[in-house]
Formats: sequence, C-alpha cells, structure tokens
Amino acid sequence: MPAHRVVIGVDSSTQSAKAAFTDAGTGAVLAVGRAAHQVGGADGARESDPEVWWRALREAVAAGLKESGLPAAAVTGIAVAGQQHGLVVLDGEGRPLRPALLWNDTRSAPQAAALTEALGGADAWAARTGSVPVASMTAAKWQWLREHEPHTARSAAAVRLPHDFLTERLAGTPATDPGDASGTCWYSTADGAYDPELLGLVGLDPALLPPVAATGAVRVGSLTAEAARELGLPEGIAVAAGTGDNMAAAVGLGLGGAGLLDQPVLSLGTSGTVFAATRTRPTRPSVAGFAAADGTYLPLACTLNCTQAVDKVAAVLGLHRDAAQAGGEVVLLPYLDGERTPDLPSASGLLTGLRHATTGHQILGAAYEGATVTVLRALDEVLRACGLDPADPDVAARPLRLVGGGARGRHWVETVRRLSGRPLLIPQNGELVALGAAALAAAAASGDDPVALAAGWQSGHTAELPPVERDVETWNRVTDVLTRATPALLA
Ligand SMILES: Nc1ncnc2c1ncn2[C@@H]1O[C@H](COP(=O)(O)OP(=O)(O)O)[C@@H](O)[C@H]1O
Ligand SMILES: O=C(CO)[C@@H](O)[C@H](O)COP(=O)(O)O
Repeated sequence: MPAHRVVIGVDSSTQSAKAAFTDAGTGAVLAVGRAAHQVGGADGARESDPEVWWRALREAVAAGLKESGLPAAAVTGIAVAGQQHGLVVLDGEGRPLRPALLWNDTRSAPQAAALTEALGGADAWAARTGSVPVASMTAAKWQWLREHEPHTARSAAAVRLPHDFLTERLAGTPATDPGDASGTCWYSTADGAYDPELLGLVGLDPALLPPVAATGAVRVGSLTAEAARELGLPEGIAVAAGTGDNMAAAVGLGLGGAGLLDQPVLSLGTSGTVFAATRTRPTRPSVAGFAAADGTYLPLACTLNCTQAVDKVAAVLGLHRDAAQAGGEVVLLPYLDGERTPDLPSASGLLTGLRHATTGHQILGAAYEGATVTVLRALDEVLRACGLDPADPDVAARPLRLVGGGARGRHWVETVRRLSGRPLLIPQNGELVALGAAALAAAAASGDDPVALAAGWQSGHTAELPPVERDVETWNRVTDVLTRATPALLA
C-alpha cells in the first residue's frame, strides 16, 4: 500500500498548466509540475489550441510525478480548474474545430452589447444569470462565431468550456459544474440550470452542452484506459467535476459555506480579479455574479490587464519587473488588451503626466498602480453584492487575501498594500487554484465537503501583513485620469 493517498489538482490557466500532487489527508503539496500554454492573436483576438492545453496537462502531470518520486499507484483522484469563459467547439470525435476563443478576446464586444439589448438591458441579465454579457462571456463568443464563422458554428457537435474539455478527456464523459457554467451567460444562477430561453436566444442546441454536475464533491467519472496510458496514471481513479479557476482558488482558500464567507480576495494573474464567497445570490449588474463550486456564490470583478500587462511595460522599458518605483505624477492605465472592468473593450494603454524628471522606474511603478487601482475600484461593488456595506468599519478593515502569480512579486505586494490600506494575507502556498482543484479531487473520492477539507488543510494559512496608510493621493490621481479619459477610451 502506498504511504500517501495522493490527488492531483490541475490549474489550466491562460499562461500555463500546473499539476499539484497533494496529500489528500494533510493537503501537503508534494510536487508541482508545470508546462506552458501558447496564446495567439492580435487586434483583440486571443486564442489557444485546446490540444495544447491537453498536451500541457500531460506534461505537467509527468513532471509532477517525476519530481514527487511517488509511484503512480499512489494517485487516487484528479480534478481540473480552468481559465473561465473560453469557447471550445468540438467535432463528433471530440476534436477542436478551431482554436478556443479565450476570456480576454474582445472581438465579441459588439455581440455582447447586442445580447444585453435583446433581453431588455443589464438588470434583466443580472437577475437571471447573475451576470451581464460582456465580451468575455461565452454566449458573446458563441454569437461572434455564428456571425463570423457560421459554418464552424453549424458543424459543432459539442460546445465546452476549457475545464470541461479537459475533464472529458480524462473521464470520457461530458460534464461541467455550476461555477464555470455560471460564466457562460446561458446558465441561470436563479434556477441552477441552463436557461432554455437564453439558449434559444443564441440558437444553441442544449444537446451540444455537457450536463451540469451537482455542487460540491462530485465524481463525474473514472480515468479512462486511454487517458491513463497517456498520463501514466492508474486507470479508474476518481475524476471530479472540477470548476473555473477563480472558484477553485476560493475552495483552496477555504472560502465557502463550510468555511469563511464574505472575505475579499484579490488574484493577480493575467487577469486581475476581486471576489468573495457569499450566501447571497448576486444580481448587481456591476459585478459578475458567479456560482461558487460548493453551492454558495462568487460575486467577482475581472480586469483584462494585470501581471502580463505590467511585465510588458517592464520589457518595453528594459527594466526588471521589481525595478519599479512609486512617486511622480505619471499615470499609466495599462489597458493593452482593451478592458473589461470598466467595460472598455477597444481601449488601449494610456500614459499621462510625463515630466522631464520622470524616470522609467516611475513609469513602471505607474503601470503597477494603474493595474491595481483598476481592479481594486471594483472591490466595493463585490462587497455590496455580498450584502455588506463597504463603509462599515468592520468591512473596511477586513484583510485582503492575495493570490495568483503576482502575489509572489515584491512590488505587487507593496502596491496593493499601499493602495488598499487593508491588511494582507498572502498564503504560503502559491498555487491556490491547483490546491482548490486538489480539494475537489479529494472530496470526490471521499464524499467530504471540498471547502471543509481545504479549510482543514489550512492551505490559505499565512501570517498577516498589517495595513499601511492608504495612498489616497495616488488613488485619486489614477481614478481622476480614468474618469476623464473614459470617453476617449470608449471610442
Ligand atoms: N516573482 C514574481 N514577481 C512578480 N510577478 C510574478 C512573479 N512570478 C510570477 N509572476 C507573474 O505571475 C503571472 C502568472 O500568474 P498566474 O496566476 O499563473 O497567471 P495565469 O493564471 O493568468 O496563467 C505572470 O504574468 C508573472 O508576471
Ligand atoms: O475571466 C476571468 C474571470 O471571469 C479570468 O479570471 C479567467 O478565469 C482567466 O484567469 P487567469 O488565467 O488570469 O487566472
């Protein structure tokens, strides 16, 4: 009998796949295998080949298995958490008909606007699905495909989200979960099911979609013989339903019904996201009102430009990402990919306030500030969606949990601390999405509640960084530029 009962949590995110080999009893991460993804496209297009995700998942699992030194027989379950919203269209054999349209592909902005209009406006959508169609939402991408590549849309035998595609490759059976389904805009968070009228509105046959698994600890199948051979893992181990990456991060942090509720999180990755797990079903058009993986809800706001945009500014300036400096009058809105929050899909980056004395280090510092203010501006709306008053001193003092690749960055931490004025909690384990997926896998095998299990693992555990005085001057300078530039950025 192997000494460890090991589960694999996979984070298949925009830039890479990470496979966390996790002790199902203690939550100890024994090894993390990694493999890169490729994202292509220009002028608003962002696409990835789902076969590359599958290859990266296999490589990440192989690397993790090698690093852990464990026998493959120790592995008892696997779950995938994926980048949200992407549109994957498959033929009858489960092969992609074209590259996936990613969450940060803004070409679908006109289709999103038309959909919003078709249902009578933003409030109607939020009441029904929790969210309003913006370019990121899967329904807008499907409409784009129908308009621009009607032959491909007509040929589709199956429509999947990124994590569904990978889960199906593992288990050989179609499945999605309520969390990721709630990012499509054709799933009703009010009914907890696909919305037939909305599917009618976008001309999508429900038979093309995977069944939505129940919330919580759901085993959707077993690793097929073919997947077992490709991955070098035992056939028949538990495959969990998995979820979207932000929902999995919440599980990894122990946030949800069996854990902590109404506690804010900031994730710094390709996207910047702010979210909290709550019992109140969100219906405010200003935030995306997702379902969480455990039956609670996950009001969330997401920006398109976070770590990657700042890294790009550093590269253009020829500076290391840590060589940033605060100070100076310069403001940089790093909207290199357009923006989603606020909804400015055709925006580009904006630099203003340059003086003779301005240094490249300050320009880089301003990129961090622009990205941070943009995402933190949405935090109060997320808290309101939880039924909280952001001005309540108890709410205003709640610590911010910082996750995602950027949480490892010295200047990110300094900037978030200064601009939020909140205490920060930075979990020692950097791979919260993969850990959340591991908790889903362990729960699927044991029948436990995934949030209770992750809370017991104490994956989100960390020392608290005390708050520093909030830098209101910089905050006001950035928000003032954003407000005044918005008409131009909308064009
Ligand atoms: N030590 C670090 N300092 C600052 N940023 C970092 C560091 N390590 C990783 N990153 C940032 O993390 C990002 C990747 O984070 P991740 O959460 O894995 O992204 P995604 O989920 O979008 O693929 C990279 O864009 C990189 O800029
Ligand atoms: O679109 C959203 C959330 O609504 C993004 O958060 C994606 O889920 C991509 O996440 P990362 O790859 O940046 O982690």
